[in-house]
Amino acid sequence: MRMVEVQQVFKTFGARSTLVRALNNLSFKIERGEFVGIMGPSGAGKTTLLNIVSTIDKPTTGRVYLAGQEITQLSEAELTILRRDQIGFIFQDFNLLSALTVRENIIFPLTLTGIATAEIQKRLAHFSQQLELGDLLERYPDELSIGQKQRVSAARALMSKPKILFADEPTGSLDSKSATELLQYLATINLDDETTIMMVTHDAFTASYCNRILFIKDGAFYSEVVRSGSRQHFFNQIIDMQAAIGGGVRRDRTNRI
Ligand SMILES: Nc1ncnc2c1ncn2[C@@H]1O[C@H](COP(=O)(O)OP(=O)(O)OP(=O)(O)O)[C@@H](O)[C@H]1O
Repeated sequence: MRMVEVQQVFKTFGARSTLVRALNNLSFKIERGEFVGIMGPSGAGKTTLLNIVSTIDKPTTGRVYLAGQEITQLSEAELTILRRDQIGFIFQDFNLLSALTVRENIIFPLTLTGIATAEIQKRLAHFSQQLELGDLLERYPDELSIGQKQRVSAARALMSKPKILFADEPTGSLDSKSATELLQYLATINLDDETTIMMVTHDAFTASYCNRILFIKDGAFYSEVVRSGSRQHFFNQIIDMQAAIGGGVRRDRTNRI
């Protein structure tokens, strides 16, 4: 089943002298169960693309299908249902509510959906175990490390059992141990639950956990790399493509994984 289809999408910001063409005739597809990275130089349009596919923003022209629905044609009410039932987000700044405990932060979005309390508790137990949050449930966000906050953010995103998970630089503020742990959780969820993941990253190490990387440049498709062998080999291919694409790609922490 096709989870994402982007057809000839253009996105412009501003007008006349301030006009920026952030996406310039971009087309691609993502099948169910893929773990896809979006990479490219600074300003290439990665976040703009993620915002459009995840229904946060709209394209100027072009079509975007998500789980079979053409999202550019949906009303605000229909989009709300789509977001609630099909989509999970992991934000770089976590978006945790400081007045709520970890437990409350994780279950809060589901309490608005009418899902039975027993089912919510079952999911909470599952994801807090999978993301190792069991001892942290009664703490407040201010009492957590950055890596712990990111895991809470991931658990909250997964509670609705989204068909697709969107992540923008999810490891951006994590140390390498926390980043590795989060990526291993994402890879597990991708495999076990067949959750499709679309993740924007600058980092080749982070990207090496994906199955496929779409490279974009100047808002247009540039190239893709598909994992076929070891993660080290995939990582090397990603580094090579970053070198080829040029133009403001951040340096990676290391050239080994
Ligand atoms: N709201 C906006 N108004 C005007 N221009 C914008 C807006 N959002 C993005 N842009 C411009 O669109 C282009 C693409 O931006 P975008 O944030 O998508 O790039 P990116 O690939 O995510 O960059 P980075 O890797 O630096 O985060 C850039 O030239 C940016 O300045």
